[in-house]
Formats: sequence, C-alpha cells, structure tokens
Amino acid sequence: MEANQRIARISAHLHPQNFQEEDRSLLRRDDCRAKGGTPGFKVAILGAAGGIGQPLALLMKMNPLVSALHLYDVVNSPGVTADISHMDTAAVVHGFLGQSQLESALTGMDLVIIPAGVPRKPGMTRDDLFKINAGIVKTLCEGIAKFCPNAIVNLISNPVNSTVPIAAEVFKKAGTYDPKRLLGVTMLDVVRANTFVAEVLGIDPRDVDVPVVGGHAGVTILPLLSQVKPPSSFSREEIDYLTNRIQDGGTEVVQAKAGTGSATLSMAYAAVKFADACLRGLRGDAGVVECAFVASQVTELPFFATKVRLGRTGAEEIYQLGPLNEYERSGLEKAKKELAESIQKGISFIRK
Ligand SMILES: NC(=O)c1ccc[n+]([C@@H]2O[C@H](COP(=O)([O-])OP(=O)(O)OC[C@H]3O[C@@H](n4cnc5c(N)ncnc54)[C@H](O)[C@@H]3O)[C@@H](O)[C@H]2O)c1
Ligand SMILES: O=C(O)C[C@H](O)C(=O)O
Repeated sequence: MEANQRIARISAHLHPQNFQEEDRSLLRRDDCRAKGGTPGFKVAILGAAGGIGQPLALLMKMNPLVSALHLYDVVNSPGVTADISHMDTAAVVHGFLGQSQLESALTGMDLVIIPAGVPRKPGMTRDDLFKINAGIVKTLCEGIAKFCPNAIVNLISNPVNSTVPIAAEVFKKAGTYDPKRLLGVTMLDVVRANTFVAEVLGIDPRDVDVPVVGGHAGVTILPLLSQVKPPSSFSREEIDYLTNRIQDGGTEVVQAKAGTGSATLSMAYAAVKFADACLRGLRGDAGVVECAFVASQVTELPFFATKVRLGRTGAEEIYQLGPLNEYERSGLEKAKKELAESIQKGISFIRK
C-alpha cells in the first residue's frame, strides 16, 4: 500500500465525518487485517456513543476475539472512535456517523450489538420507551437485513420484550429471518441475580449461576431460585426479597441516577459477557450456554428467555425450563400474561 493510501485509511476511520465513498474498499481491507495478525470477528455497536455504547466499545476493544470494531451512532461517534482507537489492543476501530454511513458500518459484520435508543427516567416503565425506540430498532434492523443479513444480532434497546419481536418482523419482511441469529440481551438480569444471591449466601458471585427466564421487564423477569448453582435453599422471606430485587434491579438504578439515565456500566459488562459467549459459540467452542430472549417453543408464547446453547449459527439449542416449584409456577403465569401483550405490541408495530 502506498504511503498516501495508508494515511487516507487511518484518517477515514478517525474522522468518519470526512468519510468518502472511495475509503470503503480501504476500510474493508483494513478490517481483514487484525493488528498482530490475529484472526478475529467483526463487531458493530449501534448506539456506540451512548451511556452503554461507550463502555461497551471500550470492553469490546479489549476482547481478543474481535479483529474489527465498528462504532456507529447518530451523534458523537467521531470522538468516541478517536478515543477508543488509541487503546493498544488488537481490534481495529472505525467510526461511522449518521444514517448515510450505516451501510459501511454494517457491511461484513459477524455480530451487531444494539444499545441505541432512549433510556428510562424515574416513574417510567420500559414500555414507555416503545414510542421512540420501536422506530429506531426498526430502522437499524432494516439496515442489518440489507447489509449484513447473516450477522448475529444482540438486541439491548428497551423494551426488549417488544423490540425483539419488532426485529423478527423486520427480518421476516426482508426474507432474512433466522430465529437462531436474533437474541434479546437479558444477561443483566442474570448478572444481578448472581450478585444478589451470592450476597445472601455469603459466597463469591463468580461461583453462582441463577437461571433467569421469561423476559426483561418487571414480573416478566423470573429468577428460578430452585435451580441455583451451587444447590441452595432459601427461606420464603429470602425468596421474596431476591425475586423482588432482581425484578426491580433496573428501577433501583434508574431511581439512584435520578433522571440522568438507567444502568450503563453494569449493562456494558453484561453485554460484553453475552457478546463474548456469542463469539465463542461462533468460533465453535463447545458448551457455551447463557440466558437470552429468543424465538422459542418452551411455552405457548413465540418468544421467551431461557438458557440457550450458543454455537456457530447462533442459538442452536433452546433449553426447557426444568422443574419449577409452586412459587415459580405462579410467577410464570404472571410473566406470560404481560409478555404476551408486549410481544403482540411489537409484532403489530410492523404488521399494522
Ligand atoms: N437489555 C437491557 O438489559 C438493558 C439495560 C440497560 C439499558 N437498556 C436500554 O438500552 C438503551 C440505551 O441506553 P443508554 O443508557 O445507552 O442510552 P443513551 O441515551 O445514553 O444512549 C443511546 C445512544 O443511542 C443513540 N441513538 C439514538 N438513535 C439512534 C439511531 N437511530 N441509530 C444509532 N444510534 C442512535 C444516541 O445517540 C445515544 O448515543 C435504552 O433503551 C435502555 O433502556 C437495556
Ligand atoms: O431498567 C431499565 O430501564 C434499563 C434496563 O432494562 C435495566 O434492567 O437496567
């Protein structure tokens, strides 16, 4: 490559506002070249300049499985890109600003993570975000269907119980839908559940595994405390305390942030934990199992969060719920009632 081409390539990914059509082929070639020669996956973050997007970009830049990291937003992506790109880790970082650069941001991606959209303020439910976020998710998924239809999608934008059905409908309309590749991110519920259960048991949260099923809002978040690992028993008081705290974890943060947003740092941690599991699955690692909100036949609902096995093609196996106690069976009925409405709301938004 000529010296002037090398400079143009560097300039194009540091200053996405100056991005020219002819830069595209240079960027593609650059994406194929992981610094240090390590092969890896290409990952895009849509909403990369936001409260979740920035720490998520930081942590993905540190992930050795990532060779190219595309940071897309409608504002501020040049600054975030310049900042993150100075980290001396292998992933090559490119920034993309605004709808006209969505194609370049998405082309060739293996994994697309979507934290784009508005967060809650105190007093709001996640469903109150539907009005704004439904349209954002629709537009971004139309881009994915066009420019990287085979990518795995990790959808974070709320209300997840509705945005995942929206994404599915967009992909169906475009003829690109593969349920295995569309995953609603519920990992933060598991991260919280592991932490709160570990506090009660007085053990290291890294040694705890709590399956959290259902969906990602209020009563639809259903921790299965009877299936906690290591096997543990809880008093009725502890079960009530843990179930409520896990279901209200998001609200706890929204209230503490007092109008400035919702969980961003713990969410970025959870998103990276989940994205890393997806990438290990894509690489062909065996036994990668995490909870996610996916198309499912575990209940009568078309989508449901359970443990899934992640493989080369996405969510390759959806696990059944396992034995539930009376408390969990009653929680499941409440969860399904609310979930059914949220799922239908998402589907109707596209089919209307
Ligand atoms: N699934 C979960 O567990 C979970 C956890 C926390 C937050 N969330 C949700 O994640 C979303 C983002 O939260 P946040 O705190 O990062 O919000 P934020 O407002 O800080 O950031 C959102 C970013 O999205 C960008 N954006 C808006 N429209 C866009 C578009 N059309 N294309 C690309 N980018 C666009 C904004 O410019 C902003 O940078 C919210 O909907 C929030 O409720 C989900
Ligand atoms: O609670 C929110 O609005 C954000 C997110 O869904 C969370 O669980 O923290």
